[in-house]
Amino acid sequence: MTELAQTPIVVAVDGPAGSGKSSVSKATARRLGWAYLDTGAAYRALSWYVVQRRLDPADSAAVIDALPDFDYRIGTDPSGEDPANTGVFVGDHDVTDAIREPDVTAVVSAIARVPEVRAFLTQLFRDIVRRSGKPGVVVEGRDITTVVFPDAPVRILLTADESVRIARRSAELIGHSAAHVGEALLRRDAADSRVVDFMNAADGVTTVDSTDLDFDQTVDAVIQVVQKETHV
Ligand SMILES: Nc1ncnc2c1ncn2[C@@H]1O[C@H](COP(=O)(O)OP(=O)(O)O)[C@@H](O)[C@H]1O
Ligand SMILES: Nc1ccn([C@@H]2O[C@H](COP(=O)(O)OP(=O)(O)O)[C@@H](O)[C@H]2O)c(=O)n1
Repeated sequence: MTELAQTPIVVAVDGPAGSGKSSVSKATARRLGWAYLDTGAAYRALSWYVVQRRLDPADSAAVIDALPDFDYRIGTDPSGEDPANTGVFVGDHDVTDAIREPDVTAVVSAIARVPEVRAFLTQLFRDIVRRSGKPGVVVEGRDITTVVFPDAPVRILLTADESVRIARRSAELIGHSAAHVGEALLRRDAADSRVVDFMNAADGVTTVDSTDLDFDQTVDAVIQVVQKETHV
């Protein structure tokens, strides 16, 4: 990764689980030739690490003690064409798939509510963006428009109705009942909402509601906001 003299343009995207943040942000970055940063992956990877070390995810002090040894790396190439810049790693472990497993998903909110964890990862995200080597970065998560990059030139809240979000996530998790997936998604959103408000657009944030849009239409809607705000 090279460091550009200029800070990249940041497109900040927040929203609830299953609204399309990861997939839509990645496709947007690919179309623009920019980098893409999935911040939820870091919260998930830290959760994986805590479980792996047999720590109690509810023990904030133990989680904070683990932070200095958390050796995290994530690729920011949305095209997948640069193998050296794709995937999610903790040390030598490729955790790209493991962090999506329901056992990791179940503990991530407990880890994400620890303020020291949030401060540590926020700093990490700003460093990754600064070193992306691209003119712009699409960054998605829960607190990107409000905490991580509140001054970003483009700030979007990507939403979709609850039933649509559950149906999308259920379609991804083969072998898990829709009722169970729905219940877990709503429980996680409720827990996460106590830490960050990602259900209501903050001042200056544009809402893109994908309930009645297909995937390509949603990417088009996001690109339109980017073009309007940055003239790229
Ligand atoms: N507008 C859309 N229409 C249909 N499916 C979508 C749309 N946006 C996203 N998806 C699909 O919904 C699923 C969840 O999207 P994802 O990007 O993982 O959401 P999030 O990162 O917000 O949890 C993915 O399988 C994705 O391809
Ligand atoms: N910027 C962020 C991103 C994720 N998270 C946490 O990380 C978890 C996983 O994020 P994610 O983006 O992978 O979740 P999905 O919405 O894709 O299911 C969330 O449930 C939050 O607890 C956060 O607190 N702040």
